Amino acid sequence: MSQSLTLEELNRVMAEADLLKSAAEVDAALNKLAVEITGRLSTSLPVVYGIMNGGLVMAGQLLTKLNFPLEQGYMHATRYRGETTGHTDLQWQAPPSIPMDGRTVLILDDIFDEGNTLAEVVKACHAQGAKEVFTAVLVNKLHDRKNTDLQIDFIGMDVEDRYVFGCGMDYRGYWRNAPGIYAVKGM
Ligand SMILES: O=P(O)(O)OC[C@H]1O[C@H](OP(=O)(O)OP(=O)(O)O)[C@H](O)[C@@H]1O
Ligand code: HPA
Repeated sequence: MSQSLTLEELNRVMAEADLLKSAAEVDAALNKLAVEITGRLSTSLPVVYGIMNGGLVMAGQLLTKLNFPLEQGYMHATRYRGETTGHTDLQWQAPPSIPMDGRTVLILDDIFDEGNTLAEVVKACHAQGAKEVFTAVLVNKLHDRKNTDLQIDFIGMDVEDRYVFGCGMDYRGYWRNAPGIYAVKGM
């Protein structure tokens, strides 16, 4: 468990952070994702899962831009557990909330970083009988440390190789609520 942070420390993290993507840029990326996803899945009656916690903001904002019939669910898998580096194993806090047997599945998450989380989630969806599984992320972090061959179907935008927060992504549990995407000073 990470050491608790004070209000002053958390406000300093934000004050010193670099803004990588403004709220307007995030909205434009979500619009682009919505067009691409609509083009591919609008007649598939998909079940769309947000991965908690990080995928909550992205899923909430994206879903209202998808103008076709879909079911919406959630699952909670975590690898980082409030820290800034990931554990190797994925911890399941909540299994998929809607059965996916024979369904087209779309997984929504905030970030594709080293890739373990989405690779495991996609594997779990196939194991639960999904007919086909698509993935969409708000951001893809650019580096050569991906631990999977998984190709993400829909990517909102790329970010540089730094520890980022905002739009669902946390800095040690905080600042998921920030409307843009920020990089922590020195990380
Ligand atoms: O590509 P990866 O290196 O696996 O990292 C990406 C995952 O890490 C974060 O989740 P985290 O485990 O921090 O849980 P959270 O959603 O509760 O923040 C994020 O929301 C992604 O699901
Ligand atoms: O850079 C990140 N920020 C927040 N959460 C994350 N999970 C994986 N990478 C990140």
